[in-house]
Amino acid sequence: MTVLEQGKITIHSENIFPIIKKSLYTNHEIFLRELISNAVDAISKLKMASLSGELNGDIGEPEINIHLDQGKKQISVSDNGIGMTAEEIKKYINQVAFSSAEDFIKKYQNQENQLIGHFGLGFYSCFMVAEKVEIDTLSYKEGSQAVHWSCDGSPEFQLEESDRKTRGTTITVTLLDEEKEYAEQQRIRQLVKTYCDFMPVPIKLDGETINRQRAIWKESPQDLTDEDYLEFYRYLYPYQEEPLLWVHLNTDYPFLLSGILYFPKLKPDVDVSRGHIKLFCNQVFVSDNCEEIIPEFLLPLRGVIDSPDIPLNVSRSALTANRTVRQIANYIAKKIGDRLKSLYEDNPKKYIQSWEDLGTFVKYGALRDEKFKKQVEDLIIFRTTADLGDNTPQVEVQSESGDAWQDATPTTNATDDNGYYYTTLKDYLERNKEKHENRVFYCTDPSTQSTYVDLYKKQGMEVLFMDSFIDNNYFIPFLEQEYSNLQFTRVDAELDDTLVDNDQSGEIVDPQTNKTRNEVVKELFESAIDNSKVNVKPQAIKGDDPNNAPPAMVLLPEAMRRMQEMTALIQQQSMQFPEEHVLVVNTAHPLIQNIVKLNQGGIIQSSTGESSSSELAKMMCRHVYDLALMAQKAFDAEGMQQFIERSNQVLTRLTK
Ligand SMILES: Nc1ncnc2c1ncn2[C@@H]1O[C@H](COP(=O)(O)OP(=O)(O)OP(=O)(O)O)[C@@H](O)[C@H]1O
Repeated sequence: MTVLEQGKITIHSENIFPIIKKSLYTNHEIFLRELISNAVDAISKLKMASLSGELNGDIGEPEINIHLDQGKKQISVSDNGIGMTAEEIKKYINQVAFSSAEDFIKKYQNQENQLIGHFGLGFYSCFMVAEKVEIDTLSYKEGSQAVHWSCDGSPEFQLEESDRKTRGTTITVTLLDEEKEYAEQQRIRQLVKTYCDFMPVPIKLDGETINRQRAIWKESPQDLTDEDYLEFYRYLYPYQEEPLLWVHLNTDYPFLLSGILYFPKLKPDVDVSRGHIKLFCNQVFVSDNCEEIIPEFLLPLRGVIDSPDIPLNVSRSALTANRTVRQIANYIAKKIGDRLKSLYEDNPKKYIQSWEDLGTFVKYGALRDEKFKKQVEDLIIFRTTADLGDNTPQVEVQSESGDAWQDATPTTNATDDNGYYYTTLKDYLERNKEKHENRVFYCTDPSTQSTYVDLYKKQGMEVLFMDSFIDNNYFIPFLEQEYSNLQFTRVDAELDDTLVDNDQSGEIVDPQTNKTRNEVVKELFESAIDNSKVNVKPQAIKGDDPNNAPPAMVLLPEAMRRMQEMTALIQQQSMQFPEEHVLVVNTAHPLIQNIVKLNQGGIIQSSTGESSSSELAKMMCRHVYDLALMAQKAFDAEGMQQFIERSNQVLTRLTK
């Protein structure tokens, strides 16, 4: 065979190969991605040459073939692309590839672990695993001579004529002993699946096509059905619940980016601090860890983003600071906001049904990102006690263009699957401005606060359910900060004036001492409970039927409770029920009035000197208090025991 050239690769460092091997130590497998990318490029170039008329005749079906030979420790990648002439090998392999290799290594020698993609390592990356590399190639150019290049890892190379007859290139890598795994079927199949699954050319391993090829994010949304999107999601995330909705991204200015992002159902056990979005560069998989590119609050999303404009050979910290990356992050956040808006406008029912999963994400985004907050603030909804069946509030939503405002009034006020209505904060405030301007009554736990919610409801007052973790600990304080005169009061914090009948407070009920009902009740309960930390507050709760309101309620003043919650949160403990609390005794309730009478009507003296009816009255006071605590679920073991014992005593006495 004719030796065309023998020589030294023009690089400045004599020992570049050991450096390649050592410095790129962590991620050897990417050599295959690089070889296959080059093969795909060679095939695209051939197609372009054919389209431009530079090449006559049929170019055939493009394909890439991988062949493994474990005995010879070899892997070869063949394409039927453009091929190379001897001149091109000299230029692109001997000069260009290796000088860029040297540059790359000089620059990144010490930060290889931080690089997001090791991208553009190119051809020479196969020296990470190779004992010897051979190129056998025939150019598409008419009259070309096939050539064979080989290099054993030293800077020496050999270029000779080859008897190859078919157009295209075969790269054969003879593997180092410690890299033998790359001659194994399973390993290669897995690598092709990971990196090359969506490359647009069939990749065959021993004749069998092993990559999917279709990358639906590159297709036009008009050509795709819901089923296409769902099928793609199932393919990416098998055995997962169906996603709630998705966004198809596609832009070519000021950067090229395409992709599909899905909103998954957020299970409480999903680790939202870890990203699940896969990053691609021209359909080549780069990483499934793109925390530096996706805004943090979007990390729970799943899917694919593909952009050749994301710099992949910079350190992760440089990536975060990169201008294009920041623009991309903003673009993605904006598109997500737009998608939420359009769902809210077009399908409020689905929006509400998805809210349980979307809500935390949207609120977190609003907390984290000022621009996103502006986009979604009118889309944040809360379950309400109000029946919104008949009125349709106006909802204003920023339009696509981002500046004008348009009406986005849902045609009906949709409910969730349980028939509950939802409202925006703005609408809530508007509906209730006459009754309690700038005040929001909320409930954080529908089961333990049901007595209170019921009371509000019966009085025609609207309560919002803000019962997710983020609501209570972050979102309410955030909203109060955002709207400085807005005040949130939990239903069990105090009784709003509208719920209390102050006229009854002064009524004299004990002619002997001239004491008012409130004074008598306060004294009686204080002495019965005998705990200075419990602040007894007699109040007549309004209502058509006094039996509708409870005889007593435990209140936890808002500021005090929040402080304790905050402390518990910081100490990562669950909040203890506060020893200091208010006991509202409902003086309008017949039970309380009866207890007062029972206390005053004592005739028989007991052994303790107290009349037995007043003793019973006090027991009942404690009982009423316990029932109020119970409604707050604030019973410890000892409290429960006392309660049961006393219940039995009271019942025994009453049946005497
Ligand atoms: N299979 C192939 N068929 C034809 N030409 C090839 C093939 N592989 C490599 N080449 C040529 O060798 C050149 C150098 O390849 P290398 O992979 O080092 O860099 P690159 O592909 O240009 O860029 P990148 O750094 O992004 O990989 C290519 O630009 C191409 O001209």
